[in-house]
Amino acid sequence: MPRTPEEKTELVHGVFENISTRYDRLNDIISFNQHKRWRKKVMKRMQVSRGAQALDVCCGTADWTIQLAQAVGKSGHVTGLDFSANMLEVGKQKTAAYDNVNLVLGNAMELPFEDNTFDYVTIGFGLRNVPDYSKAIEEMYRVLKPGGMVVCLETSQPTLPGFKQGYEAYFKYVMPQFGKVFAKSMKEYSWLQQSAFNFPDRYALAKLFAAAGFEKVEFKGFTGGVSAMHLAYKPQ
Ligand SMILES: C[S@@+](CC[C@H](N)C(=O)[O-])C[C@H]1O[C@@H](n2cnc3c(N)ncnc32)[C@H](O)[C@@H]1O
Repeated sequence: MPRTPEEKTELVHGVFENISTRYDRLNDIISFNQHKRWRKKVMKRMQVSRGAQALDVCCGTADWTIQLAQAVGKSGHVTGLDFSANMLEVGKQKTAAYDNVNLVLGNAMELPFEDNTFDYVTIGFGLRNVPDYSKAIEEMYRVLKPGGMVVCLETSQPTLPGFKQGYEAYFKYVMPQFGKVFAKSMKEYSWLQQSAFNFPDRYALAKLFAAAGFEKVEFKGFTGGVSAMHLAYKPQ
């Protein structure tokens, strides 16, 4: 595990710079394609308004950015932000046909936007990668308009009896086998494992959102709690 915030930033940045062209495929394999189902459920719950302004923090290869762009329509706009130029490059190819998207290089810990700018701010599988979860949540709060919605989709701690052991065994025994198939990706697998194990459970994460000032914090676990959505509002 990285020992300082700087070490974590450097490690994470390197992982995503290296994995960018393989990220989408690995994501499908690692999650047994479940991530697509989770994303759809989250979008359904969000009921994004047409014409809205959205920000997708840690957008990576822009999967969630694209879903948001479709939801806000031509009269709306989505900004995707990520600190990996290589991940953004893949995202730029995928969003080339979207006039209502722009992707910017930037740090989730210090968002390059004015206060009260967006109607929606999302972060998908990004929060566990930043060196200070609370600081990133505070930044999302700052750039949201009053009444705006924040949504986080992230790995979580499984809650179903027996599932936790299975999940740990999956990481310990099954994932390394995938890693052998994709030999170049061992470092990335190992980071996924470490960051997922160390991430707060859904109750603890809900407290972090509330502590940043968000209200009506709700959460929902998916696939036995392997991942979870947190949704909350900035007070009017
Ligand atoms: C697991 S990927 C998720 C990508 C995308 N949101 C998705 O749902 O597939 C995590 C992304 O977070 C980005 N990231 C990690 N730390 C960051 C930071 N401090 N600032 C901006 N982006 C960051 C990485 O470069 C990577 O693209």
